[in-house]
Amino acid sequence: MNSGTILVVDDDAAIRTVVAQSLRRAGHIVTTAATLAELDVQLAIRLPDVVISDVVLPDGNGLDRVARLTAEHPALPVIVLSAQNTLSTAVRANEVGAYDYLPKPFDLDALSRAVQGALARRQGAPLEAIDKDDNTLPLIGRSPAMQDVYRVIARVVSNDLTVLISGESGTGKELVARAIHDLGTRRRSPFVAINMAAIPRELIEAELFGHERGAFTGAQARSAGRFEQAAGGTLFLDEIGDMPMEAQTRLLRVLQSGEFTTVGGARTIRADVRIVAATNRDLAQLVSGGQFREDLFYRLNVVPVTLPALRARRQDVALLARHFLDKAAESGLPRKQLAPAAIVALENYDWPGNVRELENIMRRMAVLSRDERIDADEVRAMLGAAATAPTIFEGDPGIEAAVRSRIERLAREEPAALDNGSLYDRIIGEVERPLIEAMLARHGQNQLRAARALGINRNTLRKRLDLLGIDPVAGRSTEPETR
Ligand SMILES: Nc1ncnc2c1ncn2[C@@H]1O[C@H](COP(=O)(O)OP(=O)(O)OP(=O)(O)O)[C@@H](O)[C@H]1O
Repeated sequence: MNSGTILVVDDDAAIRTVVAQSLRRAGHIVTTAATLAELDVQLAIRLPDVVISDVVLPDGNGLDRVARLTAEHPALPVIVLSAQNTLSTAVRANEVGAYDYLPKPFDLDALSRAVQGALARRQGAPLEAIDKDDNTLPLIGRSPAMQDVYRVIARVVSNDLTVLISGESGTGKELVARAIHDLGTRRRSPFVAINMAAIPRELIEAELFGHERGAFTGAQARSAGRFEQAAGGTLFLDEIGDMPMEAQTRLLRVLQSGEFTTVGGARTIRADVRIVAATNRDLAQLVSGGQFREDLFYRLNVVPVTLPALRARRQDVALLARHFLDKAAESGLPRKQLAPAAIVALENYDWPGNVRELENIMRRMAVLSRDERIDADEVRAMLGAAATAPTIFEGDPGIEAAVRSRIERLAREEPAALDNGSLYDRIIGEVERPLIEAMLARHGQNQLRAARALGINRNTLRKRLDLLGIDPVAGRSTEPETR
């Protein structure tokens, strides 16, 4: 007898339990959903072998969803259950491409036979369709730790509960926040992110709540804050542990009252946003150290989600690595495979930068590895280099490729430049210029903000602007570049 993964959708808990128990006894892996929203979450996590769905569900008509499901996944068999027992339901089930239709009450043997037939059809179906579907999942990973994360996501997509995501840098916190938004009821409205660590402290409140014209020096026009921009959607407060105390007090008041006023304004605006916050710091510890308001912590920590470090879910490394190689190939880089020993080497590494580091390394391997198949030695060499590489450009093939090709060009056109002892200053100078220009542009030519973002002090930035001949107002070089 075939066994497979079965997703049972019914709002009646008793039916879910009975059907799930009987299918599990027959050796199948069963997941359940009580609503269409939960069905969507389960499908995003993993496409099952068979779906069994009721017709009347609290948030919509199951047959309409089945129509879309069979259109999107023609190889996925769907068995429809219905208590309506009308001919038209049976006919409609057939029209929407259901594999079988069972009127309620049904007997479990009939269901079991239908599942067997469905699995036999599924297993005869071409596998490309299934693999392709898997690639569209927003979050990769099947480890028990990630299953816990998926369960929490499934619990929060049909409500507006505030979610606090914790985890080391690069573990996927923003991806989870986006998944909650994209799968939830607010998906048609904006997802707006704001990173507390990237904004100067004195500007955080104006960024969040907006400001009126003349509210402070430089406020030349009214500006909508992130709360207003995210209206109807989700506001993602990233690095919430870095929020200054005064802003915390204001945020708490907004969360309590559901309203806010702009900086320098008298108008009250309703805050229609779902809040998802994230932190890579231990908020409870910040609370005990007096750096984070306890009452705000409890307001945010309604549904906690903890993303495990990658080294705590090594069984996901292979899946993620292949996913990133596929992504690199889709973006035009050479398509690469991993030798089994290379996967072991990846699994044995500690990944201090978590999934982001793995993504960077795989992109780099796609560019640099000579053969179509990446072997363990190449991985070890790359990981050794990664451990000592400066983090800012780590794994960015754009910059790496640009520097290499610059050196090759100098070697061709100006070979003396490679030997005259000034190469370091010259290349660093060339990298520094676009870096500074880009950061000035990103921060509206505001030198203070650009300097903070770069992690240098403002005077140092001024000196570099002088030295590199960058016009501090326009942010562009005053002299034509010598390239
Ligand atoms: N489970 C996953 N599946 C696929 N991609 C992932 C997964 N987790 C993380 N990534 C990818 O890794 C990178 C880092 O993820 P993300 O920005 O969400 O991490 P983060 O925890 O918010 O990091 P930080 O704290 O530094 O802001 C992104 O490119 C993201 O798409």
